[in-house]
Amino acid sequence: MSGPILSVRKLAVTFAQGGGPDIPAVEGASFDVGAGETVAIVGESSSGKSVTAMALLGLLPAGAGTVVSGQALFRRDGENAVDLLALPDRAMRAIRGRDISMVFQDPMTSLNPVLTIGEQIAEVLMTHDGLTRRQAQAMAIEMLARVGLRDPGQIVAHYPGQLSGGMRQRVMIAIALACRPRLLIADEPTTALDVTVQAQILALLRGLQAEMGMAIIFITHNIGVVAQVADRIVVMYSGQVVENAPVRDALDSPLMPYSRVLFRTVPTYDAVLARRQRLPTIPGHVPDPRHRPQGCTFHPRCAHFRPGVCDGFRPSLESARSGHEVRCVRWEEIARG
Ligand SMILES: Nc1ncnc2c1ncn2[C@@H]1O[C@H](COP(=O)(O)OP(=O)(O)OP(=O)(O)O)[C@@H](O)[C@H]1O
Repeated sequence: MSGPILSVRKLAVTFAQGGGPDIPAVEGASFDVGAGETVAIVGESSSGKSVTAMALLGLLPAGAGTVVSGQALFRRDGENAVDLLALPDRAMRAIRGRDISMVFQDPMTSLNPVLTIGEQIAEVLMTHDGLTRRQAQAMAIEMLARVGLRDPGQIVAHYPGQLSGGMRQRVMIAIALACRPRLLIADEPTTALDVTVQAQILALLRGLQAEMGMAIIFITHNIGVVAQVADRIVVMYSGQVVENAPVRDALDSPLMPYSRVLFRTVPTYDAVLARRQRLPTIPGHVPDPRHRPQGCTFHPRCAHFRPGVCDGFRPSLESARSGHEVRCVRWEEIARG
């Protein structure tokens, strides 16, 4: 694999709240995504996963969410890297949907209910690939066939409300992949679907990824899904990346106490793959971002907490071994048992 196609460095995002100080939703997140690689971002609710994705896509709610610092260098084929976080809106819109596209949990909110499926796929192709309406309509039918929908010639004339949840998610994937993006950002894309359809959609995504060679950032709470799709896991906690490792290494020997608890019910990579497990509920709460604790933000919930060590200063993300980063001052001691 060549160098990363996306390098996120020290991404920080805040949200304005009426009158009070800004809410630091993401604090200095850094990670890379290699060409053709699938990186899963996991962590409890409010850890900053979706906000990270939204920031990369330039889709933070206008007037509320702000990227306050950081870089996200995105390398398109044969071109110099562009910093996604510094792009003017127009340039971002040209990249979004063409070079980087996205699939979200609820296709109903992303699909336009008053346009046919065919019109919505064609729209993307006409805007980004400059196809004529006739070419785009033909391509729309081809894309619907590729995402495994039967009778694509009929489905182009349907409206989103006429399709099942699984079919709508396939349509979203067809739209997302119509322009053969280099990077797909998928935020809980199968959560709303039943288990059988989930498995079909994941298999579909993996098949299309192998064929098209795109990279995927996959946000999910389901560790079984992670084991199935990911090459690498980025664990987020309280707005920060706390562990980043190849999937097998992360699941078999997590180093950060948070990941150890999170993957506690996960005996091995192979077992997770077999059981399709969701993340366990862990005692305590992710801290309110306006009142994060001093030192390591996980220390109030950590079984390995040492007063004076863990609550003094914020640990940085350090390299524990090749390709494996962890944010914990005590990881070596803890690993020794
Ligand atoms: N529109 C918003 N206004 C204010 N704060 C927000 C907004 N969106 C997100 N946040 C804050 O940003 C932080 C990170 O939220 P984010 O949605 O990224 O979490 P997440 O890890 O994706 O959670 P989940 O798994 O529940 O989707 C949270 O503290 C949340 O309250």
